[in-house]
Amino acid sequence: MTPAVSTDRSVVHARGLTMTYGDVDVLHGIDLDIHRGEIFALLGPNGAGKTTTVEILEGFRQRSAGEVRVLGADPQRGDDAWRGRIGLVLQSWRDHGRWRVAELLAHFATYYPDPRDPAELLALTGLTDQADQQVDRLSGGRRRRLDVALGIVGRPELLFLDEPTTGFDPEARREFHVLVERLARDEGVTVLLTTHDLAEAERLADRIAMLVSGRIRACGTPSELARRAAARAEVRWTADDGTPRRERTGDPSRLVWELHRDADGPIPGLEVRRPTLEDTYLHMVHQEDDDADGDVGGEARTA
Ligand SMILES: Nc1ncnc2c1ncn2[C@@H]1O[C@H](COP(=O)(O)OP(=O)(O)OP(=O)(O)O)[C@@H](O)[C@H]1O
Repeated sequence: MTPAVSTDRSVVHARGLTMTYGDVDVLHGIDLDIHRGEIFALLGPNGAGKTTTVEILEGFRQRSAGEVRVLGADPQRGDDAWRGRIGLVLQSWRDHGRWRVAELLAHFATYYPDPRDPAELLALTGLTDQADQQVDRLSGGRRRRLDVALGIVGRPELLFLDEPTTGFDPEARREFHVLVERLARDEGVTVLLTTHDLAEAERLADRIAMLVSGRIRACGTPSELARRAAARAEVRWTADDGTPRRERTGDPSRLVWELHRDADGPIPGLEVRRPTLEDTYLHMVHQEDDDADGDVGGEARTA
């Protein structure tokens, strides 16, 4: 198959993506558009269908129905040239524990027509000092960075990161985020990240799709999602008799204006808490299985 070169800005395009395991529906017709150079997070709780989605996009799983194009080709028919344009962060070092870090990178580089220079990769992933270290002696965080180095050695246009920072300490996580941002901002790599870590999605992603029970319940930039949330602002204040009060409202300025109007002077303890991304997420995760309720741009189509 000749790889179709995708000239449009859509790197991932899915319509009505459906997956059924036996008689269990796991993905219920997902629509997705991921654009060139963006960091896109698929966020959802355990069992939401994130890995299933990603494995279908990577060409490792056959979908039950729907239309999917990744870099212009159907992943089920992706050939070696197409695979070479995709970076997968696999835990391949497990089979190469005795290799030295630089040696392993140099070895994987031989699989690609235009690989990155292993020394440059070591610097990019912060592993220069570990170049001569045996792979199975690396810490968990450094191993994961090596996974990323192996994932990008072939200069992929699209990088899949499936829950990449599970088990990282805060510093390793921050360094990893800087690395992913650098790949996207400086090198134009498109990144599809799956995570159930809200802070990670908020910190890294240009856009987030919230996948819950096999449906995309909301999609947008982190601030759009927080703003357009069905979750409402919370106004807190202390009443005249000294009791703390709180009220949820879609129109907090009106409530504050009313409180001022009714008060003799300043309102003690006044606080307005805007809905956060976490409010939206928890709302999506906990709401009843009702498509219409609180669906915020439920198809991940547009920026
Ligand atoms: N091979 C399979 N056969 C049957 N059911 C499967 C298979 N793989 C996954 N599932 C089911 O599909 C659903 C979605 O799983 P998936 O691994 O895609 O979710 P996830 O969002 O990646 O979850 P997690 O965050 O826990 O990794 C789950 O209910 C899971 O049990």
